[in-house]
Amino acid sequence: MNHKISPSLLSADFLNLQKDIEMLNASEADWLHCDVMDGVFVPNISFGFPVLEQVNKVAKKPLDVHLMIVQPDKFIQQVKDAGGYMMTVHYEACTHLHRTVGAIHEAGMKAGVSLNPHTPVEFLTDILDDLDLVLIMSVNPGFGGQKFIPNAINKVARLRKMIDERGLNTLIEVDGGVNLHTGKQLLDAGADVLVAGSFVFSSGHPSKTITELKKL
Ligand SMILES: O=C(CO)[C@@H](O)[C@H](O)COP(=O)(O)O
Ligand SMILES: [Fe+2]
Repeated sequence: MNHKISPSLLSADFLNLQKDIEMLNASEADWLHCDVMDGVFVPNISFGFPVLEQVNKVAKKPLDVHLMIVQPDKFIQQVKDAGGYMMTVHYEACTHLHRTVGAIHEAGMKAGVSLNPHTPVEFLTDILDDLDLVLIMSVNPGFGGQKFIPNAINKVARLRKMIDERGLNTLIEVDGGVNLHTGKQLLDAGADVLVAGSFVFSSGHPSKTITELKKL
């Protein structure tokens, strides 16, 4: 299997962020998943661009930036300046999604679109060809450590079919409640990238856990 693992910094030790990033640098992690929350789109606030800029000084892996904010189009240049590789916005937060995706590409980043658990993958029919990544939320966004919503597996399978039928290279990423069990089910359904926060950082041996996810 050739899937990617994107550990979520949301579950890292914020008092020792540099230590955790260095651990991730030395691990088999492919990307670093960075959850930006605004307390409006989601009922929680995490961290913003000043923190991302510091993360970027230490990180040796591409920053996979998941924006859980309203009006993400206002912050495209800030994400780029903070070292963003993949900029993922929520479908539910964008009125002019086509314009936003175009602006992300113009800024020199890969563009991803994330779907809340209630949003059907079929809503991406007319934008899919323009996307580098679709992020399927397998929990309601806002918090780490929540229970996996099994319908995400069905959504991955439906999206895999859409992508393959069109011969696209769009990656399918899944975020929320990922562990070895759910991760395996998601990969079998056609996922390309697994995000894992609490499963990695609460495991007692994060680097080894990343290797286990990578071996699935
Ligand atoms: O975007 C989010 C939460 O909204 C995530 O990226 C979480 O950080 C995933 O955490 P776990 O469910 O893996 O603990
Ligand atoms: Fe996330």
